[in-house]
Amino acid sequence: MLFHVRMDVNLPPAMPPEQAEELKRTERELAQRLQHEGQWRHLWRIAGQYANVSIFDVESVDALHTLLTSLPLFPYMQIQIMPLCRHPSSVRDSDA
Ligand SMILES: O=C(O)CC1=CCC(=O)O1
Repeated sequence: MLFHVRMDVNLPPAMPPEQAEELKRTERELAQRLQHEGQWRHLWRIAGQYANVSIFDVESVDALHTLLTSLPLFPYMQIQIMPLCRHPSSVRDSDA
């Protein structure tokens, strides 16, 4: 199942910089592992914002929930999810 996910990150201004850097480092490691594994298909920065749009390819809504809640930055993100299905006019298959 494909999902379009928008994540807006809001770290508390009072968070110590070392804690913020550690969260970002562990988030990056996990995000890159999930991209290599194929579950995190796209990861794009929204220009000018501390936010991203991503495409996830996971087994189920429960799997997406488990993945998103495992992200180190999860407690500091607003997340919007759009489930995707094939458009009848699309010339691509869902693996493209
Ligand atoms: O910087 C972000 O948008 C949050 C994030 C998601 C994956 C990652 O490495 O950082």
